[in-house]
Amino acid sequence: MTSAPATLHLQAAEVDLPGGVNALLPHTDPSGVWVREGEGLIGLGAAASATATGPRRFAELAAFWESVAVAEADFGAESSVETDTTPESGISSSGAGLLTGFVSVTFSADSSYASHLVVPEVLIRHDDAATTLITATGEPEPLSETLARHGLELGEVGALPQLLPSGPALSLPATALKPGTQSERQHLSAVSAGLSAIAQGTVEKLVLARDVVVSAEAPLPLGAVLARLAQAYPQTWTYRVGEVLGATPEMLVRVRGAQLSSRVLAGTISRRDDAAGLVGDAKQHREHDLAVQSLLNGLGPLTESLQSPADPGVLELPNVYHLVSDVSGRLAADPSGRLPGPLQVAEAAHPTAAVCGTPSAAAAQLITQLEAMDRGPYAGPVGWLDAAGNADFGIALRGGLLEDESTIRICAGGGIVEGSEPESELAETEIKLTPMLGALGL
Ligand SMILES: C=C(O[C@H]1C=CC=C(C(=O)O)[C@@H]1O)C(=O)O
Repeated sequence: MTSAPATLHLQAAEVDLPGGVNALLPHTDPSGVWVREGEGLIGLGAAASATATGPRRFAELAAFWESVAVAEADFGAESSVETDTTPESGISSSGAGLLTGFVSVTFSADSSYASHLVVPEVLIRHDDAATTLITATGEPEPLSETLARHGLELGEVGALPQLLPSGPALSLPATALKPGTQSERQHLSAVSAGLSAIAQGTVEKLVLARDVVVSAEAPLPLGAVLARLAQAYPQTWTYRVGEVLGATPEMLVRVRGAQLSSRVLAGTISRRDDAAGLVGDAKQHREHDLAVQSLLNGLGPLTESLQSPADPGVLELPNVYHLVSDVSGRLAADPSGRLPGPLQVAEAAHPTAAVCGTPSAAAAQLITQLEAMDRGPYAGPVGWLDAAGNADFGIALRGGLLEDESTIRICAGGGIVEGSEPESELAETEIKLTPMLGALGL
């Protein structure tokens, strides 16, 4: 299902963003967010959008993205907006390449949730060098009118206009924790059943998740929730697209032209434990190696080179230590010189054994059977892409799914291999739920 005018009119301007993205977020109701260490993207409203379901959901969103046309681009007097792609922030800055969409794709092709692509009406792009405001509208209109629709205005102070919220920062209503699809006991049984499947040789690794529900006394101010996540977990990518929001430490694929990179995580202990225990644990390494291998297998056919480190490192987050491997490579062009599109790359990589298992098809079947819930966008690709061929797709972890405006279902899982113990797996999900619970005031 798509909703798009025949052509979009883009305007861009450099602005000053006092306080940065984290200060702006609580004043907004964003349609798309991708923020890390105070830099990134905030999208407001939708100038064009598409949803897709089923096994062709990646291809359908890619076809929609190809179809979005840009009529003209007005970059004002700010010539510095029209620079080349900056490889680090990776966000293209030239002409129609400014067109940016936020994407969330469901974990499973069978999900009853939709996958989404949203081109925001207002995009705020902030990095340490500059803040760029990009609007996309069906009809040309003054910038101030587009901004006013989303509670923003331009102040007149200083060399650059200041982008300011016109409304107050929203605060959290009271929230309460409720049971999810499975009780803790049922999750323990699911993990035991998974371990039996591993013992029988059906799978070598399986990732099993559970959910809990948080309900609020009033509609959740999502901008405020996201700002709390971004502040508490600055090393992760704080995201929101469609129903899903969270703060993920895992990068499925980052595309910068032909350059590709991924951050694979698998193998976890609590920050209360000693990181040496993680580094020296053969079981955690097996779990990790299978996740790296699945990514290499998925991306191999699309790349001309792909490297993973010989040994994983340790990523330190406020709640956990993870084993981490940063993979890098180059996409292979087809005979006509065309590179695979970012959604095609994400589809090839998804699902890795960090969120599904090995072998993938058998693990996916067991997940459906044992979790007894629809993962929706949890553990699926989430992020953004631009018309210059750049993209960041993280894996939607440490997040929740909006069930309605005051209810959110938070999911967390863990990988199991031979030797895993149900009680420690349950404890691991507990720790992985903490970022979202904390952001919701629990
Ligand atoms: C499945 C999740 O985490 C994955 C990512 C990092 C470490 C993981 C682990 O050690 O099991 C999981 O593979 C989750 O957070 O819900």
